[in-house]
Amino acid sequence: MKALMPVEEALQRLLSAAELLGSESVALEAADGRVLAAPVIARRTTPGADVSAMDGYAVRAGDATLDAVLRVTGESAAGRPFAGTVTPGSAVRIFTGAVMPEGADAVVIQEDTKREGDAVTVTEAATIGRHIRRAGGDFATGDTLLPAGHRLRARDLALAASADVAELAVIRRPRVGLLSTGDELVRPGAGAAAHNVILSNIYSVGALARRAGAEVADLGILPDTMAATQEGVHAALASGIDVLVTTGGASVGDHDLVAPALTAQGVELAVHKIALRPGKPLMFGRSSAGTLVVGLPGNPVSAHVCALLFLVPLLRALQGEAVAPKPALKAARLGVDLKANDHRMDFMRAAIVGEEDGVPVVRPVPVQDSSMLRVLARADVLLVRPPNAPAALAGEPCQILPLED
Ligand SMILES: Nc1nc2c(c(=O)[nH]1)N[C@H]1C(S)=C(S)[C@@H](COP(=O)(O)OP(=O)(O)OC[C@H]3O[C@@H](n4cnc5c(N)ncnc54)[C@H](O)[C@@H]3O)O[C@H]1N2
Ligand code: MOO
Repeated sequence: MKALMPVEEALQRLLSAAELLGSESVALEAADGRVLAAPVIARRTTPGADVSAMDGYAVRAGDATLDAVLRVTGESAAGRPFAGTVTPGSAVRIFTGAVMPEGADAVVIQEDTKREGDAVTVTEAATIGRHIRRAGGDFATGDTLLPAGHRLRARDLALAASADVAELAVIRRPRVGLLSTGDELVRPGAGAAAHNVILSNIYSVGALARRAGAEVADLGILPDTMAATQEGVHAALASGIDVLVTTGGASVGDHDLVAPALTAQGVELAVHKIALRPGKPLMFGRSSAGTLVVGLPGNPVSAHVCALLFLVPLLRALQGEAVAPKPALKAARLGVDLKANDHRMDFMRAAIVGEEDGVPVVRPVPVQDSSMLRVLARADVLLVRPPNAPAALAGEPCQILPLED
């Protein structure tokens, strides 16, 4: 029997086929979760001037000694600076965010003063520079605030706004088409009979793809005939998508037509069957026009695990994010003895049963059937076993892959 391709090699092949997509400009409101095509450069210095960090009085520190009485000559509020100068013996009422007036070099907070008419008594001596935010203290015009390839988070949007950047250059969303195959498949709610299987894969795979920034189109369900599969693949490849994701029909049975249909439609398969459980029948290829094709196994757990391990990194790479060429595993400890593994890297559905030395203790759930979605939904993590891992004892270190939420 031909040796199956290792998971890392398959992932490497996917990532090296990922060419950066083009970019577009979007308003801040539409930029959440998008990946920057160019760095965000500050278009202003922030704060734009020295400003007060507190409500109180702008003073000359040399004058504002304990029990000094200063004359209040005006007010500086946020957006309405004081036009004059703080002269010796005087103070200016100031509020948080307001520009420091000329002549002042400290702020005394109002809790440390007593005010009577135009006179303010200092009850806690001022220190030079106290409670002043310096111009450019956060950033200055021309500073690079966020690099290209960065996926925008909520706080990044506020940062870009504060730097006077109203539109961002982001990589366009990858367009993903989902094509399901199988005579048995019926949509949820459409009256499935006992011999039917309800189409479920595209919901988890589609959600993962959307969360990775893609636009997702459901391209329908194909019956198990060579003609229909070829026709469906042909139409999908001509529809302007960047990534075609097929589900099902990937294995070796008489009705597993996806690989031959893809090949007949000019898709060159760089990956076909890998040393993975669940997910052995994974396919990856590229059409003559450059559309990438990910063939996921039909079993719903296998499809989900393969989407996590391959489709999500591929979509991230297409958007220019730095993607590690191996799954991002975390340290854990075994909560039970395990038998030796075979040649397939195993991603076992597992429960977190405790914590030891700051890492979770995990135990595989008893049923590892790759068709069972309730088992997947109940799992906390995937417990990862390398190919040919020897038997291991409870308490030994192991690795886990977090599930997406
Ligand atoms: N003789 C062998 N049989 C199988 C092998 C093998 O190596 N030799 N591999 C097994 C493995 S591993 C997997 S995984 C499955 C996957 O095979 P396919 O990708 O060809 O999937 P199908 O046969 O089309 O379907 C399998 C199963 O999943 C259901 N399915 C399919 N699509 C969907 C969907 N969109 N939503 C929900 N469920 C779906 C389908 O009804 C079947 O029950 O093959 C093993 N067999
Ligand atoms: O790889 Mo299949 O995904 O074991 O069930």
